[in-house]
Amino acid sequence: MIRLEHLAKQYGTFWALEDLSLEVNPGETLALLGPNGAGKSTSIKALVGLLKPSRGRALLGGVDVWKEPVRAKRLFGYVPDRPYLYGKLSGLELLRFAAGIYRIPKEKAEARIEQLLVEFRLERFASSLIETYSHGMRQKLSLAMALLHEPPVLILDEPMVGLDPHAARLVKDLLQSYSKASRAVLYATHQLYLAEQVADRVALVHRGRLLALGTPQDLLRQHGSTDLEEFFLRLTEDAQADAPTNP
Ligand SMILES: Nc1ncnc2c1ncn2[C@@H]1O[C@H](COP(=O)(O)OP(=O)(O)OP(=O)(O)O)[C@@H](O)[C@H]1O
Repeated sequence: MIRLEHLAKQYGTFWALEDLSLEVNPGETLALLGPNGAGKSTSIKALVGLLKPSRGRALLGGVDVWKEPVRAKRLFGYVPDRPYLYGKLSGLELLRFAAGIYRIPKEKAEARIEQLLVEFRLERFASSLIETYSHGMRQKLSLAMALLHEPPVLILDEPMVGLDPHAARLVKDLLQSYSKASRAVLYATHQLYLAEQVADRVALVHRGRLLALGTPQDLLRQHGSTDLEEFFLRLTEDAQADAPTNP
């Protein structure tokens, strides 16, 4: 459903992403785990068509994101780490606008918007301008927008940052359940507990390279680690010591 083929991105002379290949299958949630600056956001931006890769390809349901951008964009919902939402619209206006872009028929759109506003506890604020929303409310609105057209692929960058416990639980449940109906979920995080609790497989990225890929249990077994924290610290420290200098 999601396929990255030798994806690489160079900023000036610096390779933020060196060679990343992975797949997320229908029915699967994959956590892209890595320390700060590992290349997670760069990979995600290349996957959603925001950042042109220097090498490699990103495919969604077999559609090349950079060759057929409009077709590809119908297939996924994306929640960035810092959602930029136009502040002079209300939450309801923004969702209606997004529903129009996705060409969802009006009646269906209204029902879906209502359902999402309730689910994300935003009904009370639906008519307030987004510029009055807190960070968490913007994050939830951004999620609602990503889910409007019930896309087969959901892509999220650091989805838990800034959420209160209610919203965090909601997002955790969503990450777990969304992929169940043959859909694929990919999210980036540096939070170990999230990758451990809410991912079928984990891809550990560091310095723009894939260090390990597998179920949390497989990774611990393969690397003789007792827990994910120890695994994470050991692998990222080893890679630090081994890595050639990337100017
Ligand atoms: N526009 C840019 N120009 C130059 N370097 C950049 C740019 N964007 C990112 N980088 C560098 O690329 C590397 C990867 O950044 P990226 O944002 O992909 O990491 P990340 O894994 O998402 O990190 P974090 O968890 O801190 O968000 C970092 O070293 C970063 O400084």
